Amino acid sequence: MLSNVPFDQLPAYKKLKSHYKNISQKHIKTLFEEEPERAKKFSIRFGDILLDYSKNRITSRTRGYLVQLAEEAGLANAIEAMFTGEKINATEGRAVLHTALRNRSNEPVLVDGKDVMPDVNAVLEKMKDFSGRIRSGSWKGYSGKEITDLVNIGIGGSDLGPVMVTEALKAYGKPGLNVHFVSNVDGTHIAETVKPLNPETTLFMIASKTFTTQETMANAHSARSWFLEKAKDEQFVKKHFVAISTNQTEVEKFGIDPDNMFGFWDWVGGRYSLWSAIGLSIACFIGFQNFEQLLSGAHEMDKHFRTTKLERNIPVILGLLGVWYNDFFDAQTQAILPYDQYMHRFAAYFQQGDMESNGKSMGRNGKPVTYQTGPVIWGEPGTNGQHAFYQLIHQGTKLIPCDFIAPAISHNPLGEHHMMLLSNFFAQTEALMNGKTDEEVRAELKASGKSQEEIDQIAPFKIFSGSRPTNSILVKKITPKVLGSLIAMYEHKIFVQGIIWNIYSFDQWGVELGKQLANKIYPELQNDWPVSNHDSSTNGLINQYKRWR
Ligand SMILES: O=P(O)(O)OC[C@H]1O[C@@H](O)[C@H](O)[C@@H](O)[C@@H]1O
Repeated sequence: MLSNVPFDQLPAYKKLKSHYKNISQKHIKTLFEEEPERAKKFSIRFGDILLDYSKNRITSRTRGYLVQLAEEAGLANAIEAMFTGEKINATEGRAVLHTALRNRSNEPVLVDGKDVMPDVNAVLEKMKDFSGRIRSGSWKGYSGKEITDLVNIGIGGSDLGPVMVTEALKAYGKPGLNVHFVSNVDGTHIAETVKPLNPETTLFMIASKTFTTQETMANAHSARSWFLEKAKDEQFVKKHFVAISTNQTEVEKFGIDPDNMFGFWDWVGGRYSLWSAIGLSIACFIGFQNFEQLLSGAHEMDKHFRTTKLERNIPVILGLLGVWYNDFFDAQTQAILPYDQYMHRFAAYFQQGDMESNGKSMGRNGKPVTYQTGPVIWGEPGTNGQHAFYQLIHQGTKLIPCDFIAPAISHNPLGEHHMMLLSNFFAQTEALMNGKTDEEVRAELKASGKSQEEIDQIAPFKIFSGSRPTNSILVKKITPKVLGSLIAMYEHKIFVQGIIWNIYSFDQWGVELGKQLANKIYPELQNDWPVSNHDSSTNGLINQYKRWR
């Protein structure tokens, strides 16, 4: 059982409130002057990952209070409850066991008294066999040709993970084997994706936990029609369509051979499912061995999270820092900024991971929370972001805690590119911390030959307050293993915050209302009669649409 005490009633909350008053006026630069060895004190090394969180508005005392907060929130028990298959997703009555999917130790994990590992391993074996056949060319299409193009049709958790990972690990992709992703119900997505493809060499993976998601089913049916236009014979569907789902009945109804179905279980949340059969496109693209490395990296992070004391525990520290800014500094967003072009979907992936998990306002005690919960997650790769939105991070009125992520070794060491990229990575966190004082600005302007009048006019605009908090996550190289650890690190960070905020992180009821209303409106669009049963805005918009279409 998870505890259910509102976070603002925990004793450490009050301590942090008054501690905040002392520390909030202190510049991070001053903290470094007072403690020149901060970097050592506030960094954690984990294999090929180094987290340096010293450029934050914290002291050892802050960390102590934050750790106390985690203890009082019952974090240690909650972690055990998750790993041991307790039904901590109480509103759906389910266990939360994405960690079992990557449990390389193979130690039993029980759900309702049954070890899930044999089933997990059986699906992994099936994925190994299938991905091997696709990659070797022994899986043939209906006309005897090898598969060259895989199209994953899914949305949300059945899309974002595979998209992000296949992009992040593109350097490991098999030449000649292309992966495509169709998610949007906008017909443009499927139409543009299949346009250059040949049905003889294309295989569709219909990925849906429920196999009832409107977008995915619409796209799957359109894919089937596109395929049959050329293939003609329904019998060929089984060579070109596989399903990834927990719902065998619906899979069979669609006409996919159960032999071509890759299962998973209700204890895998959609946004935590890339480790399951949902990762089939990943396994095909980077090869099963690399997929296993991805799992291993995540498993290493799981062990770290489960066994390391809280003040040396990477996801715990990241989670607590997020709480510190979210609830004491009133920061509303959190930026994730990878200095790695391959990681360009990483922030988008964790938009779902974080915002669907912790975008809740009802406490586990059934009462609305009286404090802020999940932040808005956003970000783009550096250095692109620097030339777009960093202005606001440096000089805007909002406090935006940022995670900077970069690999020391590039997969494309082209001339000096990587050194240039990394000089920006290092410079940005330094600049955000130090800022630029009035004095420094004036000295600079003077040196550039400006008159006193010009200096007085322009100086105020060139001042940077600094003291803007960042975490630096420097990794050796983005390998499948390192990526696995990074993803698991953020997953657990989200978990830590959900526990502290006393909310349920593993349901997503907030997605339902829009779906229900769309289902109600859909039949109203199938005729040309004006509607009058909604509010005047919705009626007006629907009727204008009917006049224009
Ligand atoms: O995999 P399914 O069942 O098609 O669901 C896709 C997505 O559907 C959304 O409605 C859910 O909010 C997501 O969590 C989920 O990942």
